Amino acid sequence: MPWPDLVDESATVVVDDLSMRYHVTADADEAGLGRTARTVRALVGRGPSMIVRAISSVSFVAHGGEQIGIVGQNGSGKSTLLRVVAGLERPSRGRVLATSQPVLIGVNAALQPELSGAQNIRLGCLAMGLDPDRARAAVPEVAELADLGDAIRRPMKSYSSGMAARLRFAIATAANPHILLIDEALATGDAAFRERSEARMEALRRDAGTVFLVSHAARTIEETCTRALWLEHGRVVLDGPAADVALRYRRFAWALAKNRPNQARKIIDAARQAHEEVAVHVLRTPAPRGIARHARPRVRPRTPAGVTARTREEI
Ligand SMILES: Nc1ncnc2c1ncn2[C@@H]1O[C@H](COP(=O)(O)OP(=O)(O)OP(=O)(O)O)[C@@H](O)[C@H]1O
Repeated sequence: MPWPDLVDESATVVVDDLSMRYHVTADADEAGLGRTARTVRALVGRGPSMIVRAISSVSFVAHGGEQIGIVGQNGSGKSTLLRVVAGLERPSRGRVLATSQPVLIGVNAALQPELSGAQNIRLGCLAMGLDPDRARAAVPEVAELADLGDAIRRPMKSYSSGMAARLRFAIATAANPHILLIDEALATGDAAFRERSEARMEALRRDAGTVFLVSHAARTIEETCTRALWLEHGRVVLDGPAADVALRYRRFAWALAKNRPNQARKIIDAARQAHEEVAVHVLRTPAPRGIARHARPRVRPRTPAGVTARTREEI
C-alpha cells in the first residue's frame, strides 16, 4: 500500500522501534541449572542471569493536542515506556525523538521528605530548569493547584500518599511542559483534585502539548484521553481512539477476571488484527526544536535526517 506523502508538523514525540531489556540475576535453585553449574556460580559469586523484555519493538508518533492513555496488565511495560520516553533510562534498542524535554510525574518522583511542601515546590521547579526567581514566584500558584492548605509548610514525610501525589502533579505542571508523562499519579487524589488536575491537563493539551497517562482504570482513559495504546508483554496490541481501545481492554480484563481465558484471547487477537503496525523512518527531526534522545544504533543503518512515519500520519 502506498504511504501518504504527508509532512506533519504537529508531531511532538516519535518512538522508533523501541526495546528495553533488563539483565537480572535469577534464583539459582529455580533456574533449572544442574548441581555443578549451581556450585560453580555460587563459588564465583554470580547467580544465573535472565533477560526481562520489558518493551519490544514499540513504535508510534504522538502529536500536539493529544492525550494518550496507556493501558495494559501489570508488568506489560507501561512505566518502562514512560521512563524511556522521559530519558530516565537508555533503551536497549531504538530511539525517542521529542520536540522538548518530556516531564514525568511518577509515584516515585524524587522530592525531599525532610523539606516542606513549599520548599519542594521550589526545588522541583529548579530541577525542571526554572531560574531561582521564577521558581520562587511559582510557589503560590503550584500550592494553590495542590490545595494542601497549611500542610504546604509541613515536611513532605508527614504527607499521605494522596497529598504527595497532588504535590508532585502540581510541581510537574508548573513549568508548563509541552510533553507531560503521568504514571498513575492521579489515582490517589480525591474527586475535587481529580477535577482540577484534569482541567490542568486539558489546558496543557489545548496549548498543543501532549499528555501521556498510564492508568489501570480504563474508564479514566476513556473519559480523559483522545487516544490510547494497549500494551501486552511489552508490545503494542492496539493504538487507536481512546474509547475503542479502552472498551476492548475493559472486556479483555473482565474476561480474565472471570477466568475466561479463551474469551480474553479472542478479544486480544481481534485487537491485534485491528492494529496498524508503524514503521518510523527519520528523514528530519520534528519541528521546531527536534532533539534526538537516548538513541541506540540499529543493526541496519538508517536514513539520518528527518522523520517520516509509514503510518496514516507521516511526520
Ligand atoms: N529495573 C528493572 N529491572 C528488571 N526488570 C524490570 C525493571 N523495571 C521493569 N522491569 C520488568 O519489566 C516488565 C515491565 O515492567 P513495568 O513496570 O514497565 O510494567 P507496568 O506495565 O508499568 O506494570 P504495573 O502495571 O504493574 O505498574 C516487568 O516484567 C518488570 O518486572
